[in-house]
Amino acid sequence: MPPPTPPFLLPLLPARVRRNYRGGRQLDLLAGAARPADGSEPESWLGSTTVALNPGLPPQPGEGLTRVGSGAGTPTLAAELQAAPDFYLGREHAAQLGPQLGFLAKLLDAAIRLHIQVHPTAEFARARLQSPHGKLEVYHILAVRPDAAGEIWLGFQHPPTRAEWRRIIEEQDIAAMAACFEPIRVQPGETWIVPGGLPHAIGPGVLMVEVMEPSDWVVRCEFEREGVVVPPAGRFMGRDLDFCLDVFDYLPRSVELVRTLCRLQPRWLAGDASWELQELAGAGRTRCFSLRRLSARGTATLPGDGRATLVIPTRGRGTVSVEDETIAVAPGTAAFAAAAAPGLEFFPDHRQTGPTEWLLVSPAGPG
Ligand SMILES: O=P(O)(O)OC[C@H]1O[C@@H](O)[C@@H](O)[C@@H](O)[C@@H]1O
Repeated sequence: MPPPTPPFLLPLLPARVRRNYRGGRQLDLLAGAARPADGSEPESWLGSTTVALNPGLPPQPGEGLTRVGSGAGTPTLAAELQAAPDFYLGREHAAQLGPQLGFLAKLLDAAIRLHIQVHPTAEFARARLQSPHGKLEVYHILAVRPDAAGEIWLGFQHPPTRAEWRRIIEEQDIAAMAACFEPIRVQPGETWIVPGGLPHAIGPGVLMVEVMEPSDWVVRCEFEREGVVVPPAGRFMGRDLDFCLDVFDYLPRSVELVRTLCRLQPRWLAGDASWELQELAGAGRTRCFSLRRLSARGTATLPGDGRATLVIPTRGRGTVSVEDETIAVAPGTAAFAAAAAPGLEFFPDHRQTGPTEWLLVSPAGPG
């Protein structure tokens, strides 16, 4: 007998993850929690074969690994990919990257401004951290809490010298640290890219889908925010401050320049009278993944392109189908479609009145 074919579609059980900032009330709401509240798990890792690094916090083995919800238990997505890598990820991807997604996608719900941080570029990670991935990240803004301005800090508008930045970090001169930035307004529906090297901080009240290179490399230069202390082991990637000062890009970038460089403009890919597919972030900006947005007023059908797809519903309820497999998805959850899927069909729930919206994340493929 031939071996059974694995399912094309996997329903995902997102993993709540501890971080060094408070939030998560919106994630509780999406999950239907009885008492939604901000706390120490402000992120939900929707598509992750990456283990969360939380140095200094009590270890939780496998933290951050997305699980697959099915009748027969909840294996990790990583284990499912490992069992059929060519089927789920495509032969070339699996040969080059192994049974890894090649990206990490999460929901992030900040109740407070995050501490200022920076991620290495892929080049820096390869040369100095013996790691194939930096941590470029893309923010797709979903909502801003009513009492919040909806801001991020991104890049130095008033850059310090390297020596001054060292002093600011050593002395935790937060006023001087904050004075290096000007707030940048963000709106729901916008997509922003945060390249490695640019210091940044997400403002309070911002709910977003974040897609990034699959690593957790971060230099945390602000050690305490609203009573939440970044443990010493979580500050400098296991290196020293001198090493970490090399990660920062000290060029001055005005708010206008950051808007031009980092606010991504959607690009039309396909559509008809009732649906539209746009590219939000693609090969031109990251070698790891592509992020697309499907907006539909009814049913939409996309042909398979040989790449795996993480489906993240962001507006309305609906179902995703591949041939005779169908799974229901709603904001807060996600689904994974195999690279071998011949095509994906999206249906709105029959109670759905407005349009549905879905983010589609795929690995960029080997290269
Ligand atoms: O609370 P920590 O772990 O420092 O990170 C908080 C978060 O910061 C954001 O800017 C992103 O980089 C997230 O992916 C990260 O999880």
